[in-house]
Amino acid sequence: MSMNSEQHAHSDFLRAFSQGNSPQDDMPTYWDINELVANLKKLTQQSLQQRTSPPDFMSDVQKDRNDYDRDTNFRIGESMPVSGDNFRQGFLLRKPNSNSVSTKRCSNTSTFFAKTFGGKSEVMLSEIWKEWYRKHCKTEANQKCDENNRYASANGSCNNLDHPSLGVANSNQGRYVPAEYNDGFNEPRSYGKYGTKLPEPRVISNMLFKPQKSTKLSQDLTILHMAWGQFMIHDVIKTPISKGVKGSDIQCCDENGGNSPDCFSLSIPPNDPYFSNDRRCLNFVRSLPGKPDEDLPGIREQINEVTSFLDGSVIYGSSEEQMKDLKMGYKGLLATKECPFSQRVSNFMRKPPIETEGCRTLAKGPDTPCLVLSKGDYHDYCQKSGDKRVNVVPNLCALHNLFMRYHNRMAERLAQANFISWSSDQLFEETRKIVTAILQHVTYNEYLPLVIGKKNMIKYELFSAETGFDTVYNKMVDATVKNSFGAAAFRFGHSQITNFQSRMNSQYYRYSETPIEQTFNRPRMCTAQHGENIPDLLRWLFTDKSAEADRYFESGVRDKLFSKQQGKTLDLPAINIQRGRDHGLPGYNAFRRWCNLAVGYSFGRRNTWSLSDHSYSNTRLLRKIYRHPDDIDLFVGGISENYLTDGVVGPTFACIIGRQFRDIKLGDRFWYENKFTVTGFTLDQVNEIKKVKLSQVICEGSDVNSVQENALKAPSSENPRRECSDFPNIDLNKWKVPANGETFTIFGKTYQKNGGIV
Ligand code: HEM
Ligand SMILES: [Ca+2]
Repeated sequence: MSMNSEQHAHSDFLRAFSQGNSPQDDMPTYWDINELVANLKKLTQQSLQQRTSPPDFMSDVQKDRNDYDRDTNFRIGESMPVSGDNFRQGFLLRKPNSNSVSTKRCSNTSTFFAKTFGGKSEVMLSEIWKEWYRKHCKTEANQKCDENNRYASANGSCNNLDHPSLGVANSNQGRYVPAEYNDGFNEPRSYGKYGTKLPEPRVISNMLFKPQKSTKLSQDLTILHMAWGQFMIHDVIKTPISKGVKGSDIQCCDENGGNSPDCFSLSIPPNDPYFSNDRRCLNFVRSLPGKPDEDLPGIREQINEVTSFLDGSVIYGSSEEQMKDLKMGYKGLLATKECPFSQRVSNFMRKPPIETEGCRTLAKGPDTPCLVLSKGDYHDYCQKSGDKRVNVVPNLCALHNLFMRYHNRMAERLAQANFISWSSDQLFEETRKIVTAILQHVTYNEYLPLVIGKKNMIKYELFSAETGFDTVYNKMVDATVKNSFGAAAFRFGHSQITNFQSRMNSQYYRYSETPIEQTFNRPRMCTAQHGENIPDLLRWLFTDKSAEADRYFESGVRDKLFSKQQGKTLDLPAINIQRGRDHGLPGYNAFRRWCNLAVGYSFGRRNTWSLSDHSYSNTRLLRKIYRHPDDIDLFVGGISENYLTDGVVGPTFACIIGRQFRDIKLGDRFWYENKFTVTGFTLDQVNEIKKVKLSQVICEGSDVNSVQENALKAPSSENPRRECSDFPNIDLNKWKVPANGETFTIFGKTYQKNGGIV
């Protein structure tokens, strides 16, 4: 294929970019879009010419399926059933260690794919093949894993010892339901069941997402519930979007814009309630296509830049280089902002024993992500952390700083608890391991039950055991984050965002309130005064209530979402709809079917064919928007459902979220409850971790003096605010090498009383 110079520059950039990102891979991770499309077209044509009857491996699939026994462990990643779930037709299930692998089929993959590629039923077939191929054929021979490494790798590789690249940063996102692109493989989903164009996202947003009156607040959830959702989800998903020449941002609404194959901008309808009539276009750039999947080369996939495991990558980064860059380099600490001695925060402001911190805020990062940098203002700077989105809003900045400081305090206390002097790296790694365990514990036991409710927590086996170990690891489960989860279901949290970012002083007086649109990409509100604002932000987060997670989105994000072009603000929930189409997410009903929930066939009032989880008034609105229930975008259908009595989402999002968090837990060899000798904690240690609550992390990692026990729920008589001194701190003596006693083994090494390694 001939390319013009701009296209060459583009693909050079992508190739150069990819080299740093996928060291074990000699193929570029990111492909030039034009090249990709041309390849895909060729493939489709070939496949259409060569279409033949289904291949004979189907009989194997059927046989394997018949072998499946619900009560045993014969399961494969995505096809893993949960009680009550239907099996999607076409999934391959097989016994682990089955030897029925035909290497001949493995070597013959590309022609095979060509044959299976095409119409919908054949895509389904490819899905079966994809599972089969991944389990039987992929060798991943180049990857050498040390199963005795106590610590997880930075990029997630070798978590799964049989398939070392599962869940790794910069690999493709997975899917629960096969993609539905316009042309079957690349163009965004744009047409409905009757062949008419799907409605414009901004039109849908105006009809369904625009609040009628003032913000409806949650009954009992604090803004911290929203903020935790955002912070935690940045640990598991980040989707890169396509870039222009030399990595520049593509502007699809500019005069000459829109020609790029990566543009998929949104139209603004006439007489829009917010955007003036001279604006007709909202910028939208398509997500970067992933390396064509070896398993399924015909179909456009998206990338996840971060590790799919809930492994602290939001704090520590998703590659070795990034993690190295975030280390202070001594005493196991994370880097903080350098500052001259005179500007250091005086010691009385901090609780002992932090002696080694420089300033109390995160280290300085590159200037580029931040919008306004008042040059020369010492307190206004762009931070760096494990996740590049740290500067997006102050509520996020507060949690990033909290966890950096929590890590540093713990590293110091861990050093003090031990008479064996650990190296800085060992201290860093063990602290990272404990902090990650706490991140998992808080998310699964405090945060998630409030999202999907108790019944779903039990159904998907998400609660931790109350005490002790619970070895849930299953190497057949693939933790990889799925497209429907990242591009739709978990974006429910955008509805919890309020219009203001605030601060409260130690008397819980709200002394500052800033419209959220003035805080986007402006870290100053958080970084000012060497981070003295951070406890004030935290107090606001665990005191004020979040917005209700309903179908309404505040103007701060629905009309005024940041944009690098000043004044050209965006609509976040409308972007969510467009992102789903960009990623080829099938419609709402396809996911209802997959979740074994009733499928809606009409927009009628309550009857067996109507939308069974929508109020009639929401159904009527959907009827005005869509021609058929099959056309409903997943984000729209999910966010407008009646929510569960003890959760903040409806049944469809609860199903996708429950299933995804199950994959993340069961598919993680380093899950904190696993009883594994070298990679796991001791019984005493696990029990210590299980005592930790988010409120305690806040007490330990900031200058806040009192907080209610459940910080995600507003203070009340059942959840009263208590002094931090009342909260037990994690007892790091459980990490102490005993001072007297015989030899003992810890972290896979045997020690003796005098501290030497035997
Ligand atoms: C002030 C708070 C927040 C802001 C300003 C914000 C903004 C954004 C933006 C601009 C995107 C990219 C949209 C796109 O181009 O597709 C995004 C993605 C996303 N957001 Fe938020 N968000 C916030 C809070 C939350 C919360 C509370 C949650 C969940 C509880 C959440 C979940 C997600 C998810 C899952 C994605 C997709 C990430 C990816 O694939 O890269 N966000 N958000
Ligand atoms: Ca991660």
